[in-house]
Amino acid sequence: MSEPEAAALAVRAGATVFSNEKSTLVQTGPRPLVPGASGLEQLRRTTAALEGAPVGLIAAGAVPFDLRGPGALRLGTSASTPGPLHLPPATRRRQVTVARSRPRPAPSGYADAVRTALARIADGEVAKVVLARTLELEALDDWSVPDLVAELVTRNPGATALAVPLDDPDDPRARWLVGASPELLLRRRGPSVLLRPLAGSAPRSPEPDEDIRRADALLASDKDRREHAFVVDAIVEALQPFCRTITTPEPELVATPAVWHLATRITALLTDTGTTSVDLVAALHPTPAVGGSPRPAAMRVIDEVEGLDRGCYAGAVGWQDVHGDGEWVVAVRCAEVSGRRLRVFAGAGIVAGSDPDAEVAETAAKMRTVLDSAIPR
Ligand SMILES: C=C(O[C@@H]1C=C(C(=O)O)C=C[C@H]1O)C(=O)O
Repeated sequence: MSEPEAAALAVRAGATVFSNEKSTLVQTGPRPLVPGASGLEQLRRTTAALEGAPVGLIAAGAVPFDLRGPGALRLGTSASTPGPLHLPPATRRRQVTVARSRPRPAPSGYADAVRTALARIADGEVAKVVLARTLELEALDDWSVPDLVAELVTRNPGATALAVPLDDPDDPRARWLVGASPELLLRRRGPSVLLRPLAGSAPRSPEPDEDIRRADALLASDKDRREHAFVVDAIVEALQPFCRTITTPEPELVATPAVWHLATRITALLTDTGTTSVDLVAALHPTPAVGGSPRPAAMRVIDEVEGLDRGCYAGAVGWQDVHGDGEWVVAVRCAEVSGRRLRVFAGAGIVAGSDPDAEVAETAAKMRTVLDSAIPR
């Protein structure tokens, strides 16, 4: 059996998977949890849990948006193959039928929440806050996690497609986090660290001239550049204690099939190579790309205004190996799946000058990433 065939088989059998255009990483087997009652504790104990372990053992999974909540980082054997995951289309099941679809809150309720956030920004309590909403789909049959992730891989070549068990992966009722994240929180390889935060977004248009017009407008938008700068500034501040050089070029445009983003490709060199990928995740997460600025005020506003339990949505998902190297993406363009239920999440950054209706449209565009894979048109 070839390596890609083995990876496909592992995914069908319920592996944890991260797939991007360069490689596919699967984690298989019993996968016990990294010890720790919270996501933060799991991050703090990951490096020690891997110490002395055979090469090939990794910690992989998700930590929640709010690191005080329970994490889903698991220890297990990994295998990496070059190139994206390939599940032969012929092995994919027929499409599931959606019986019910329920937005929570309703789009008008979300627009109201954005207005509340704008009032709190105007009061000076917070400068940026990211508010999310959900769409809950109930299908007639169980969703297939492998089929979802295969479709996400095919449709989002520039992203990291992922499937991570939030409960015991051997439990057929387990909740899984699936998605295609375009946002690299960090990659650590030896002393080199690469980050590519996204913030400031515009929905794509199917009409090419309009699509380019929206991209140009995003790049020139003062509101979106401010929204983006909160993220880069917070990342640089969090990296400083760990790094001897940090390079931050000007923001550039990146596109997913659904959305334009402002992105900054930040590179840094660690001062001490004992700093592992999870040390950096614990220091950086949640960035203002998914939380806000200043962080404590933003967390309070989200808690009071959003009305959702984000769980691992807007968390950090990824893996670390026995050398302390690892790669973590921000859990956006994601959904929680269990049985017949699929809960799609999307959020948007609110700053002074944000328009509530535009934020409804932006979150709807972000939801398309998962929806187009769940319910191919
Ligand atoms: C919060 C999400 O995305 C984040 C918010 C963005 C923004 O507000 O412009 C852009 C990319 C992500 O960092 C999401 O997709 O749910």
